[in-house]
Amino acid sequence: MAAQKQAQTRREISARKTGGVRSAPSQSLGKPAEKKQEQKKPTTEQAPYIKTDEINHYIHRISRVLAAGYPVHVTGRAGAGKTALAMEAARDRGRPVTLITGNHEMNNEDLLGGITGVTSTKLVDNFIRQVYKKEVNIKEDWTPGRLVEACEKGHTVIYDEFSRSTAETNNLFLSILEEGLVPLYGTKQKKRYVKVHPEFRILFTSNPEEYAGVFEKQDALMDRLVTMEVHYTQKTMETIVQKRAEVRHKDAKMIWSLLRKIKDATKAENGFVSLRSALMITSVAKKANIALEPDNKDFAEICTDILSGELVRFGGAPDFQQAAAAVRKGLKEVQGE
Ligand SMILES: Nc1ncnc2c1ncn2[C@@H]1O[C@H](COP(=O)(O)OP(=O)(O)OP(=O)(O)O)[C@@H](O)[C@H]1O
Repeated sequence: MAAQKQAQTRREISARKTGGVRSAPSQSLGKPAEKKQEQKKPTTEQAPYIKTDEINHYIHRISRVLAAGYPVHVTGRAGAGKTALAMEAARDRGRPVTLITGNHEMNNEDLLGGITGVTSTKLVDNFIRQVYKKEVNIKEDWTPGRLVEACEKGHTVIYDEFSRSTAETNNLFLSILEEGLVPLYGTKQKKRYVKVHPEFRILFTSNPEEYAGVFEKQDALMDRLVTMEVHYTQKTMETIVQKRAEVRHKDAKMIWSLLRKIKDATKAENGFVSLRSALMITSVAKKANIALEPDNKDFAEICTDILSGELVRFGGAPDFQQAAAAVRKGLKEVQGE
């Protein structure tokens, strides 16, 4: 009877506690503020990716190097279209694509995985009411990082803005590229490394003109990459804006002319003339049903809103007031064209 009661009162409590011992590895591997967000979506899921002969040729050159097993480093100024191009070349391989965004806080745990919590199993024996025995078994829960999965399963990885990560973090890629192994150091795993799948490929992107947050790129890593610069011709830039925003060619031309005129007049850095700004202006105007006319008051306001901050950022104006004046001047100049 006593034994029966003992059996009845014996309880096993399993409790899964998350977020316990160490922080969960980032899902997006993005900047800290973005850590909980979904990974950056490929461009074609948000909007069509426009291909011209020039873009197809870039993709062809990148694919040729990747096919031979070498990593490609796509470089170019801000908003040149590096990430979108790398995404498209990666997708062309027909393998799953994993995007990693570099930042100075990213560490090996983000890439390799970490302890995301503990599972504890508690055995409570309260046969005698006041005296009870408790056994607790704690097992750490391991979540592998996305780089490990990508290497194991042969994904195409895009390591965007890799130069923003520390040299220490980027050292990991040396072993992947050189030895074909992902070292699991510091991860408390029994396995010491994971073998890289033969279909694994990696594309790096970076912006050489970046002013802040860029760490010295390591020569050892750079030695192993085939670096290609993205610098589209004016024709390609106009076609991207025209087709993606579905505007007239004349309108796309006017936007580029406006950006260039403002840049030349203010001596802003090259990054000011970017695809991103051109696409923003056309998309906002289109969405608001505003004619893309430089003498249209609302269109002028959109240009001022979008370009003033950029002009300050790229050193073309000391403050927003002077930047707005430079944008208005640029709009006047393109009116007659
Ligand atoms: N061929 C294309 N078709 C359609 N949109 C494009 C194309 N190329 C680039 N874009 C768009 O232009 C914008 C800038 O491109 P992207 O983000 O690739 O530039 P980037 O060089 O990586 O910029 P950054 O250095 O600032 O990260 C994005 O909105 C992207 O979707």
